[in-house]
Amino acid sequence: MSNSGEQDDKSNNAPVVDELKAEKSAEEDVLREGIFTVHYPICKPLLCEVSLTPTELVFEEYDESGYESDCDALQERFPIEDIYGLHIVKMQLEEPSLPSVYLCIIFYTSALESDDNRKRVSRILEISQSKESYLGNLDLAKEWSLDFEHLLKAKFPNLHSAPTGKSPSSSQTIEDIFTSLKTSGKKGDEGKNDNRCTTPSKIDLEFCSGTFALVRSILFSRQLLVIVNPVSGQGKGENLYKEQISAVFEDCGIIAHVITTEYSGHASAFISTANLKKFDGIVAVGGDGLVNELVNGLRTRNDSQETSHIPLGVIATGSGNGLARSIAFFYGESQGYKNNPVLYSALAVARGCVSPVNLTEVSLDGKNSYSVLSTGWGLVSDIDIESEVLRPVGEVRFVLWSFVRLANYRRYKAELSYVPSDDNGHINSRITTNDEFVCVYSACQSHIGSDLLFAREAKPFDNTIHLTIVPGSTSRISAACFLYKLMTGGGEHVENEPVKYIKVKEFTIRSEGGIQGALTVDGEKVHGEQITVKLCDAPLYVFCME
Ligand SMILES: Nc1ncnc2c1ncn2[C@@H]1O[C@H](COP(=O)(O)OP(=O)(O)OP(=O)(O)O)[C@@H](O)[C@H]1O
Repeated sequence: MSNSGEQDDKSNNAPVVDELKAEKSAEEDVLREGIFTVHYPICKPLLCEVSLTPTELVFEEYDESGYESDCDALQERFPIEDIYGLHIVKMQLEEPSLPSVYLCIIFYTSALESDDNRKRVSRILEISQSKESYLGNLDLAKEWSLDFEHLLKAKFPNLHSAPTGKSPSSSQTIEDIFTSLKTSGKKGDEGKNDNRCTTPSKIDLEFCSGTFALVRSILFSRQLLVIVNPVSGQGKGENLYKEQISAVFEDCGIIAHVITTEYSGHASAFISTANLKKFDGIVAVGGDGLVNELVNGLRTRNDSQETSHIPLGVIATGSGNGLARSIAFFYGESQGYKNNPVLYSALAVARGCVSPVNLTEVSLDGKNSYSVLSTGWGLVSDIDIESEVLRPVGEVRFVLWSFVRLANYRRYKAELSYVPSDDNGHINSRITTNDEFVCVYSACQSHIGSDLLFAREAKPFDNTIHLTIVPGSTSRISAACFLYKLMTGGGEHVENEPVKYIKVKEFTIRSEGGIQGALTVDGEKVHGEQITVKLCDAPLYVFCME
């Protein structure tokens, strides 16, 4: 703040660096640079040279003598793709003589860490190059913001590819936002009558004990409908939302409308009639069961043609989280997900890229529904359902119950028929067998749980049902090997004789008098004599990292 005078002559529009620095800039392909006072959450503000390259934002402590900083000087480099929030903030008690504009940049990054864990880092650039004109400073903030926007858009081409043709992110561009800030009148009136102007948030509380107030969140700000399942996982869904996820959303400029479910089926009932017009996306804070409810609710609506295109976010607070894990696996972010599934999936929602994902249509004794992940019968489903009694221990319940189930080994009789497809998606003729089975399990995704790699070849939208058959001839030892490899391996469980792995377009299990053993759709138990699972033409659209 006190540096506004000095900075005037050093703005990015003016020749702020000496020849030496200009050379260095050219070498590093600097797109934009300037000298700013940078405010930090806890330490004192620092005068920094801030430069933007196509890949990084670099903060370098600036020596006012004009020479390059010594080697002890602070230097921080943040990858552009680690920017998740961009906000205009202002002084709460602004002195008229200081028409500064503050640009708050929020990163979720591992750039300052020695490990791969992403941490929240915020930096506030004080833009006071124009000594008298708030609007002049706003213009400069806009120039920087537009550069961030262009770089991020170039980096993430899926960002605006929602199939409705409507952007999944804000319908306003940064240009619109700055125009509205300028036309909103004199300094201090910014954002009035504007429903995207969020209330002062954590951002200002965190900086300098409430010295700053949020004016506008820009850059991919969205309105999301968030459905929280409080009993998901170990019953921590609601707390995780309040303590971690909401803070990430606030950082990223997301306006969340939160509904907490009160009973099983609530999410489905609510979403089947809710007014969804103003939302850019719907977020499930829970497991695959909650996603299943939301998809089924959305697809029973009268306007389902439109609503089935609304992107869905999946924040992994369930005990399985197969869908969230599969999406992360496909986009090569397995480690990021494993380090912190909740943070990773919240950031994927905030990033706002959209990926199509296969769904299946399930017909159970003639009653139709949709499955987002898996349909199973026998051993694996038995373990999933029966281990519910161990839910408080988390995902390890699957391992523990495997011992119980193997000690009491079961085979079930039914007719299984399926329509195989080859690697090019060509359909072969239907095969039908009437036999005993230990397990039949199918998924459209790679993972059926956070640590359960089921079909390593599976891609989110490969138009394939990946079917694994464990025939009745499988010995208890072989079944133990199958389970061990499923729970620990890289997908080798299907290489265990006589287990079969087949790509299919549809399959049916039928047993007169009722299918014995646990039959599950997305991990939830169902009952019936005949179940048919086939690929659904209209995919689901899910928020992802890129
Ligand atoms: N408030 C609630 N009370 C009781 N059950 C609920 C409530 N909200 C949702 N449910 C049900 O809880 C079940 C499990 O939910 P969810 O999938 O979110 O968590 P999970 O089972 O821990 O995760 P996963 O399915 O990934 O293993 C779903 O069938 C859902 O219908």
